Amino acid sequence: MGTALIYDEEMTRYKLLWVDPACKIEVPERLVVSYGALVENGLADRCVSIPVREATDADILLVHSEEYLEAVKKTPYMTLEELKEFTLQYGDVYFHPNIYHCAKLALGATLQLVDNVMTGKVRNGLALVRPPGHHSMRSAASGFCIFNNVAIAAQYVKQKYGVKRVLIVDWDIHHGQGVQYSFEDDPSVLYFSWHRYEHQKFWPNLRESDFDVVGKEKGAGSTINVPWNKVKMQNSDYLSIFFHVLLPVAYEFSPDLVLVCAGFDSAIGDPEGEMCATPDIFAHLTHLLMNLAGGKLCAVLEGGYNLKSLAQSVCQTVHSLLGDPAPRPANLEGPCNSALESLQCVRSAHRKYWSCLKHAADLPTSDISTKRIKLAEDEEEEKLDEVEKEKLIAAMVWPQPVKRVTPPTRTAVVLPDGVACPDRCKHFSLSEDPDPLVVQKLRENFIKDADDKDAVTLSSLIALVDKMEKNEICSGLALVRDVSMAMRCVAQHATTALSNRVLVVCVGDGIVPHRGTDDGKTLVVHFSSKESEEQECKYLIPVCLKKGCSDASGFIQAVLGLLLPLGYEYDPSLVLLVQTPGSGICDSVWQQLTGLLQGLAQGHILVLMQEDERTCIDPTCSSLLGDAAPSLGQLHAAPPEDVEAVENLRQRLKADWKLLQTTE
Ligand SMILES: NCCCNCCCCCS
Ligand SMILES: [Zn+2]
Repeated sequence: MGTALIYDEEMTRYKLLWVDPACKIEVPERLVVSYGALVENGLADRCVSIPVREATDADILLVHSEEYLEAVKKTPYMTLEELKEFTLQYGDVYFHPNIYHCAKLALGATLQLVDNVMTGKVRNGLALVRPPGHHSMRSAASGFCIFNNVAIAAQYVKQKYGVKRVLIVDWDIHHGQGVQYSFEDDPSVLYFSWHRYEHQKFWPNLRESDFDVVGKEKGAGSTINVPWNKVKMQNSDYLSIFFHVLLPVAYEFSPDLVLVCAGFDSAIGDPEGEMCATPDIFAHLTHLLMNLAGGKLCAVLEGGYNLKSLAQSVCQTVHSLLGDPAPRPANLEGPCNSALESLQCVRSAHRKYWSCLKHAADLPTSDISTKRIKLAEDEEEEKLDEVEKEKLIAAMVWPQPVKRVTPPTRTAVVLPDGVACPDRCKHFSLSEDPDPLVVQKLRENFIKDADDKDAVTLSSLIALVDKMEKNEICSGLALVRDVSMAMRCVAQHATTALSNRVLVVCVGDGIVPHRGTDDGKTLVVHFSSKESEEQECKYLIPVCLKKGCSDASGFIQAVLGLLLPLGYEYDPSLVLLVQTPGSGICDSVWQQLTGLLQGLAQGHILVLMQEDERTCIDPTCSSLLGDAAPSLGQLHAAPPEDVEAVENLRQRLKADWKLLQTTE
C-alpha cells in the first residue's frame, strides 16, 4: 500500500494583511517550499495524490462551538478594519478574507487523509496544510490556528470508524493546548507533546503545559507533556524521549491509528524553536512510529518557520513514510542535563498510569516545578535583542541531509535448495564458483567439519554483505545450517574486510560470538532466557529475560528502552539479526524487532535463521520489505523480574552508553 500526499495550492492564498511581529512568520511560502521540495526530490510522484475537500459544519462542530463557527463564517465579508478588530479577541493569530475557506480545506485535507488510511486505500500519508490547527480551541483561534485539524480528525475516526484508541504525537515545538483541552478526560486519545517551555516563560506560557499535567478523571495518564526548559535541544534529546517515554507507552497503549501533529519548528534554524535537531531526525521519528497501529499513520503539517529546514524536514518525513531507509543517526551523545531532568520528571509523573514506567525513578531532587515560580520572578535577565537573535538563528547552518536512495534490490534471500523464494524478494546465490582462497580461509576459520555446502553458503553470505556495503542490496535473509558459524563468519568479514561496526542482535539461547567485542568493532546484544555465562562488558551485553522472548511485553520493552538506545548510539553500518532455536519469539514480535532495527545502518540488516525455521521466512521478508508489522495489541505489565533485569542492566551500562540514561 502506498503513501498519500494531500495538498492544494488554494491553501497558499491567504496571508497577513497588516503589521504584527507575532504573526509575520506564518507565510504562504511555507507550503510552496515544502511542496516544491517534494516535487524536486521526486517524492511527490511516488505518493498517491489525494484531492482535498472542504470540511463541513458537522466536521468542524466535532470540536468547535456553534458560536465560534458562526463568528468565523462572517470573516470572508469583513473589511480590513473589521478583520483587525475580530482578530484582537484572540492571541497570536490573524484573519484574512480567504482564511475561513483555507481552514476548511486544511481540515478537509486532514479528513481525506484519515479516510484513505482507515479504508486501506493507502498505508500512511502527509497532509500539507495551512492554517495549522493544534492551538485552536473550542471557541477560540490561537497561534495561527483556526480549526483544530488533528483534534477533529481524532473525534472523526472514533465516530465514523469506531476506532477505540488514537495516539496523537505532537512533535511541533509548541504545546498544542487546543488538542490537550479536547481530550484531557478522554482515555481513548493519548496526547503526547514536547514543547519549548523554559519554565513557563515561553508561549503559550501555560501552567498546564508542564510535565505534571497528565489528564483528568478517566483521562488521567493520557496526556503526556514533555517541557523543554532550555533551547538548543539536539537529536539525542529527541530520541531519548522517544526511547524512554513515548515508545514504551505507545506500545503499551497499542493505538488503532497514529496522528502526528507534524510541526517542524522543532528543527534547527527555526526562529520559534531555537533548537538544534537536524532535519534527518524526522526520518527516525517517523520510522519509529511506523510499526504502531499496523502502520496506519497520518501526519498533518502544523508549524515550521525556517523555510529551508521546513522543506528538508518534510522530505525526510515523506521518505520514511515511503519506506526509504533512514540516514544513519550519526554521532549521537546522551541527552543534555535539562532534557534528562524533564525525562525523569515525565517518567515519574506517569509511572502510576503506565506499567512500562512503574519502575521509573522519583522526581529529581532539583524538582523543576519550583523553578517555574523563581524564574517568573527574575524576569529582568538579559533579553538578547530580538533582531540580533533572529539574525543568529537565520544564520544557522547544518549539513545537507544525505540522499536517500533505495537500493535496486530491497531484500535478497539465501535459501536451502527446494525452498521457494518469497515474492518481492530476490534469490541470492553466487554468480560463479566461490574463490578457492576464500573457501580455504573459511575452512580454516569457521568450518570444522569440512562440509562443502557450508563453504558455499558462507561464501554467498560474504558476497551478499559486500553487495549491501555497496548499497546494491538493502537487506537480506539467510537460512543456514549453523547460525553461530554463519554469524561469526559474517561478523568477522564485515568488521575486517569492510572495516565496519556490526551490531549483532541474538534472540534465543544459541552460542554468541565473542570476537570483536573488545575493540568495539562488534556490539553483541544477546536476548535469552538463561543466565549467561558470558562476561558482560561494554560490547557484549547479555539480556536475560526469565520469560525469554515469548513474553511480548517484556521483550518489546527491552527492545525499546535498551536495544534501540544502544543501537542508535553505536550507529553500526550493518545489523546482524540472528534467531537461534528455542527463542520462543512469536512472529509479530519478531516483525516489530526487524522493523524497528531497520532504522539503523541505512536499513542494512541481515537476518540469519536456522534452515528448518521455514515458517519464519514470510513474516521476516514482509518486514524486511518495509511492510508494517502487525500490532501487538494492548500489552499487559511485563514480568517484574524482566523489568528489573533490564532496569539493572541500564543502570550498569549507562556510564558507557549515554542514551540509556533516564535520570540525572
Ligand atoms: N515570536 C512570534 C510569537 C508567535 N507565537 C505563536 C506561535 C504559534 C506557532 C504555531 S505552530
Ligand atoms: Zn509550533
